[in-house]
Amino acid sequence: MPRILIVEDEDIIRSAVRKLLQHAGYEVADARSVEEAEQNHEPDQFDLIISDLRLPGAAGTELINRAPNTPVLIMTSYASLRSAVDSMKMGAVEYIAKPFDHDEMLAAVENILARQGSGDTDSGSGADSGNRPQESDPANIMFGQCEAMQKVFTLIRKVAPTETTVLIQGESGTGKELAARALHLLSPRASKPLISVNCAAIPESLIESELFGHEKGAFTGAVSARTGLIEAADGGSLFLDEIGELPAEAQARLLRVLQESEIRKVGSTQSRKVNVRMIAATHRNLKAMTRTGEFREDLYYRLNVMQIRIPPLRERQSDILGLAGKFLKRQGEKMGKPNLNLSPEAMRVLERHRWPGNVRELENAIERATILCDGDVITPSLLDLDSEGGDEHIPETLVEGNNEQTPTRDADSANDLSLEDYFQHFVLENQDRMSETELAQKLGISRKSLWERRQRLGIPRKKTSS
Ligand SMILES: Nc1ncnc2c1ncn2[C@@H]1O[C@H](COP(=O)(O)OP(=O)(O)OP(=O)(O)O)[C@@H](O)[C@H]1O
Repeated sequence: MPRILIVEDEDIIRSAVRKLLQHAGYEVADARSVEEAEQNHEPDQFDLIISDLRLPGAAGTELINRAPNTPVLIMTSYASLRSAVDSMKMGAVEYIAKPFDHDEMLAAVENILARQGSGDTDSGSGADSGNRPQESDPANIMFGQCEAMQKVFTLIRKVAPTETTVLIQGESGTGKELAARALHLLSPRASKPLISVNCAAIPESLIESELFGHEKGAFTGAVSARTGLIEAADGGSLFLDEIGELPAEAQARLLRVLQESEIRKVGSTQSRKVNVRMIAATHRNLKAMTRTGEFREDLYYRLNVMQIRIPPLRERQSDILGLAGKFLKRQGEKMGKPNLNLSPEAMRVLERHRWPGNVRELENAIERATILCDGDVITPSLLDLDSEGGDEHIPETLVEGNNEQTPTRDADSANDLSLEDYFQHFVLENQDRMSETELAQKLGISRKSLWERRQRLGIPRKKTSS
């Protein structure tokens, strides 16, 4: 059984990650700081160390030096993506942005351990090791039995082993990020980093320096030189989500990277060669955007060497119940309800719904129903899908103004909170005195993510402050 050491000073997060990993069958030890980890454990004897970046005392990245034979996964917030890049440079095998979902954490852990098991403990920097990818087929990464998805899988199988730039198109929630992951994991770059950047989530003023890095003094506040995310992906793949949101200057710089395989930091006169496979995604019509001048035509053609279109869920009618079954199994196991089933009426409702939010909406509906279900059968009322397939519905106990009905938690029970609980707890506690921007900043996520999580957890933003 793999042994994992968690180093995290925040009690709630440490306890939630410990429980999550124990539940998944790992042997887990934990510590509040690097110093405590060294006093109470032998970090080098673990199969994996998961550490927060900012800790009292030494930084989490210090563990990379102190346990040179153990891979280190660094937890960080979106707000400190730059530090994540630096961590990768220092030898962390991967980083995970807080707050993360349970599935994201488990997937990251499984990936790293699988890589290690195959004898590849490469840190992600340096030359291509030419190792075998750990995943052999897109069907192991994403579900899809209908003809349209089989075609997508065939395309992924063909294009993944090449160096070709890929543009993934599809509505929000169709699985574009999952497809990008499949392209990376099935490529010879699988053992190198896959850096995912949501271009819509980074403020416009920061995006160039985030992507390309900057020299010391390049702009006010640039007190030291920084490496950008593209350079951090050297040897691996870069997934640029929401590429349509990239501002004009950044588009010009990106074009240069694609044309010359060279990167020039903001404020620098010198270029450096980079070896990065680009995967971009958008839900917008980029071709139409080139006509209005919003997106550079030359960049569009560079990105659109190979296009993969992920169909909306309404065009994958025969996959709906299969996907629902997968999510039900996963959620049921997570919540200790392994015998859940869909009633025949619930199946009909799922098949008839239009799914404007695509697979993400289906996943959320199943998660919500799993939480609310008292017996073993999920009925249409638990799915609570509105008949027009429109907005997401909020469970009654959590609707606006009913917050007093949500369970209140005392300090003792705080340790039992899951990460989702922690998020919900934080939002409910602070939403009356903080703006959405402040809440998002404190949580280290974008406003878009905050909005999405509010919808998912049934704690919509209050429209009035009365
Ligand atoms: N074919 C699939 N099989 C299993 N899970 C899926 C599939 N497609 C999507 N999902 C799940 O649905 C959710 C949304 O997928 P993903 O984030 O990849 O979509 P997206 O198109 O990138 O969305 P957005 O454009 O909003 O970023 C994720 O939790 C993902 O794991």
